[in-house]
Amino acid sequence: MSAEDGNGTGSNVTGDRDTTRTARLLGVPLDLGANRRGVDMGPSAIRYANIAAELDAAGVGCVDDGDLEVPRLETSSPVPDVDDSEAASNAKYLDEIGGVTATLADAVATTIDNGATPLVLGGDHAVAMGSMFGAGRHTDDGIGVIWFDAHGDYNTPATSPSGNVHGMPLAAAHGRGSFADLDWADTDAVSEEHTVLVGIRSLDEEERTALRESEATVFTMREIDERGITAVVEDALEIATDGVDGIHVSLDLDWLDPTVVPGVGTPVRGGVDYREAHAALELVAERDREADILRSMGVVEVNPILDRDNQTAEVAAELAASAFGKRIL
Ligand SMILES: NC(=[NH2+])NCCC[C@H](N)C(=O)O
Ligand SMILES: [Mn+2]
Ligand SMILES: [Mn+2]
Repeated sequence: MSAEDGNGTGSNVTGDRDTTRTARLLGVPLDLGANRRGVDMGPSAIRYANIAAELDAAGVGCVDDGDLEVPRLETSSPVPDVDDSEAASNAKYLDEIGGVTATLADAVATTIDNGATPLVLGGDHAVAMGSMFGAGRHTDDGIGVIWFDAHGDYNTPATSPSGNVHGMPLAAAHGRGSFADLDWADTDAVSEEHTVLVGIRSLDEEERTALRESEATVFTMREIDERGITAVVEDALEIATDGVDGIHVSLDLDWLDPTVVPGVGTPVRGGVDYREAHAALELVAERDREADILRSMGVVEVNPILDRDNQTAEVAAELAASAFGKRIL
């Protein structure tokens, strides 16, 4: 039976929730996927930016489940002990990240079973694998996903120019390349055709080809330039939610323009501005109020070392609150 039993309703057509939403914060201080220190401090920085108060203002209950324990970069080995596949060894720390993914997926699935909505605080974007696998676990055909990011994160171990796993989580969820053979990668959790990427402006060569050939919908910055953020996000919500049990919303802070969020490890010029980002996440909340679509959310890639005065963490906390229903009026 579906995980949403405890969540008031079980599908996106059931209408108004009969229960008040409770957000459960779970920090995942993972930086192995970025292969760079700093994002491990993301959960602390987002809490320091008062995410609990922001959620309170959104009218949702907030329980903080603390941080998941993750292996440290200094004491981890980038290549696997047993080199079972040449391609897999190009993905740095993949074994360790697989372990974190499996633990996180269990935690997320349990939280949803208990009737709450996981809000996962990264950590690098590799944490999205655990969130998606957990959120999609008890669904028949997988969940939809909206991926707000400058990047496609659609590399596989074989195609990644960097070997950094935070550039691969969406490809993992779609079971591409060697991810299909990894026992911790739940390739049924996410529905490929209900996956929508929004705000994309940086793709590697083979990643671009793979995305073009996939069933996912990609709205690049070009579409946002032309049609505006609200039209694009309304389309994204339509595609992601149509016929599935709910969606995971993944917010990589580098989705925004680097002038708004200096504290990210892989900034790309030309992102959405502060108001556009809020408009997008307010639309998510609006749809959620109508049709109970939000199964889980992740806020990732906040790097306090690179930030100024915790601005990026503050934006992360505010945007999460918008997604959970905080309104101006
Ligand atoms: N979640 C992120 N910040 N991903 C950045 C990925 C950058 C680049 N495409 C790579 O594969 O290395
Ligand atoms: Mn990114
Ligand atoms: Mn990303």
